[in-house]
Amino acid sequence: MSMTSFGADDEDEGAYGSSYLGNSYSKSAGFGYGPEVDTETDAGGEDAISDSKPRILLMGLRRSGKSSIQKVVFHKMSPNETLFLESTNKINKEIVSNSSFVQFHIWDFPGQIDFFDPTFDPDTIFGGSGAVIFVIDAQDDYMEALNRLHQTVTRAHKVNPSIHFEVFIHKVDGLSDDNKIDTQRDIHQRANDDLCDAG
Ligand SMILES: Nc1nc2c(ncn2[C@@H]2O[C@H](COP(=O)(O)OP(=O)(O)OP(=O)(O)O)[C@@H](O)[C@H]2O)c(=O)[nH]1
Repeated sequence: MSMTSFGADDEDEGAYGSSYLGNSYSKSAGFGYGPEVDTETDAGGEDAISDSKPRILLMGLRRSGKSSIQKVVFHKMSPNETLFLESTNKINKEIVSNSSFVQFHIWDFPGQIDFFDPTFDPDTIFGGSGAVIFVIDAQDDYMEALNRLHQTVTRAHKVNPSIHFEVFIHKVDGLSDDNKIDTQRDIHQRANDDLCDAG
């Protein structure tokens, strides 16, 4: 399993100012812009899209900004418009197809997803996925998010030891420059400590 991090990228400031601190997609997952096919479905089971393209899972607490990231990056939505996004209540599955070389599935999860719900099928969801992108709202008290990150990593790694994890520290537009660095360090430290303690 891998968890990587790097500093803020201030190039695309958008309406939130610089809103990300943190971690990018795993290089091996591929990443690009282009036409998308909406395939919104309600579960990760039989209706899973089955082909050989890599799959990325977008996870994190409610309102952390998962759908906003997806809409701004892949649908060219203006960051202002994300204010009006409704909460996601079922897995939203899309194909991102930039070229014949850069194609992948991205599944946006509802924030309130319950790993212990019998309808949640970890084997299907984590088993066939290349990476989990976990989004943390830096303007919120992130202890709950860190707990959820820990659960997600533990659960996913058990099913699929080769899955990659990337953590996006999001909504840093509300933090001062010093606070951004401190927050990133603190989240990184706590997440690593939790995972080391768990073995
Ligand atoms: N300040 C700030 N707000 C943001 C940013 N990104 C998203 N938001 C706001 O955060 C709120 C929640 O965004 P969503 O994208 O719906 O969050 P989500 O994680 O998909 O939420 P669920 O579907 O409930 O799990 C919206 O009001 C967004 O406008 C950001 O970078 N900065």
